[in-house]
Amino acid sequence: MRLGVMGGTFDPIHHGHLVAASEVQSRFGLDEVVFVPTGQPWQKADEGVSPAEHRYLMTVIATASNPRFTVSRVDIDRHGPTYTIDTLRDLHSERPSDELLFITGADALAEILSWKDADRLFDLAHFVGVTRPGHLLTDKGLPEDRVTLMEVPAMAISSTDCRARVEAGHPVWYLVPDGVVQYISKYGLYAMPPEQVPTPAPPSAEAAVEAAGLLPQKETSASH
Ligand SMILES: Nc1ncnc2c1ncn2[C@@H]1O[C@H](COP(=O)(O)OP(=O)(O)OP(=O)(O)O)[C@@H](O)[C@H]1O
Ligand SMILES: O=C(O)c1ccc[n+]([C@@H]2O[C@H](COP(=O)([O-])O)[C@@H](O)[C@H]2O)c1
Repeated sequence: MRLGVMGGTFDPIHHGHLVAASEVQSRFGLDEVVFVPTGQPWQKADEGVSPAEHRYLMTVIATASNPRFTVSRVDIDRHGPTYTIDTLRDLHSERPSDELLFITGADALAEILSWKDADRLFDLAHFVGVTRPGHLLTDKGLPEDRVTLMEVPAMAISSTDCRARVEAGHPVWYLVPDGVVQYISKYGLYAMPPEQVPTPAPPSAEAAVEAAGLLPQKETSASH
């Protein structure tokens, strides 16, 4: 199986993430794209990040209707800072015969040499860097045969902007999936500092999807 891996903090997940994953899935004929919310994103430690369970459940809700999209807890269930080298090793242990393609936006790809064990990352996965408005897409300094650059429809959306909009009382409809808008409102995310956001005993992923009225659609040639 060819497995796409879409890592992100997803605070919140938005349509830029979903379009990037969908485009790479289609172009590379991926059997599945697994979304992997970070546990503790060490490069965002100073910014304050929402509790992992909320980010995980928003990711489940956002991906539920696509039969090729799944969500993994490997990063949020591992203690300590999240490193992609561990993500890829864990996924490889779970699915040793799968070929892994790690999907990154242009901004993340530009930083990749600062990631832990950067030189070994390329042994574990092929990297697909996708265009993102406001960022230069380049593979300078990266191993040519392990990186592919790809243009995707421009979605000028960031989680930072979504959080700022909610805090200011502006809408995020159509920037994030409808179920995510409702989830943000239900739990009061981004209306208060992340450390004050209660982490409720989370419903299971299945219960969250059911509550949001989202069930996976049957795949047809016209869908996804
Ligand atoms: N609009 C977008 N278009 C293409 N790729 C994107 C877009 N937004 C995010 N990505 C990519 O998705 C991955 C996860 O991103 P992340 O969860 O940090 O979202 P973000 O919008 O960059 O968040 P923040 O604004 O909080 O930094 C990264 O590889 C990032 O480059
Ligand atoms: O491995 C690292 O050192 C590393 C440093 C920064 C980011 N990453 C990964 O890059 C992906 C996007 O991260 P972020 O912080 O932009 O949401 C996510 O899967 C992170 O775990 C990984």
